[in-house]
Amino acid sequence: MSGTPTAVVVAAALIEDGRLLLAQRTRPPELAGRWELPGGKVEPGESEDAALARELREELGVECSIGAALSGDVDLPGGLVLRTYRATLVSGTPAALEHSALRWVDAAMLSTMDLVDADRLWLPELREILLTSPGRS
Ligand SMILES: Nc1nc2c([nH]c(=O)n2[C@H]2C[C@H](O)[C@@H](COP(=O)(O)OP(=O)(O)OP(=O)(O)O)O2)c(=O)[nH]1
Repeated sequence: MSGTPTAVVVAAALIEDGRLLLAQRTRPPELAGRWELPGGKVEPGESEDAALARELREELGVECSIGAALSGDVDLPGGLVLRTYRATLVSGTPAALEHSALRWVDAAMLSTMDLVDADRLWLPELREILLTSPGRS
């Protein structure tokens, strides 16, 4: 007997010059206006790395290198599971192609942002990464 396979949503902790890129959602209504890590659903037959690189290309217009996963997964409604990977820019400048806005935040600013609930699991780890990343000179 096979159940419905769990679908994975991959999201990026994209860090550049000691700051993290957050994106403001436009949909669904209950999430519109709130900030998330860019990403999306893994398609059948696609690896998580490839899915995340594709989503970042589609949503931000950039090429990225995908690194290690952050600790832990978050169960989302509808049998989805959310997983976050570190990412770095290879080429391009992020643009809000599918979001209403983008914002680069440092550790202090991250704490003030209205993040979607699911992503709050990673706040301590993201703050730690930002505080130990090489900053802007
Ligand atoms: N991309 C992304 N989705 C998130 C985050 N946190 C969170 O709860 N979600 C939820 C919102 C959605 O219910 C689900 C999938 O997000 P999505 O709408 O970006 O995925 P997608 O582009 O592949 O979706 P779609 O075109 O099929 O609607 O994950 C996050 O940080 N990033």
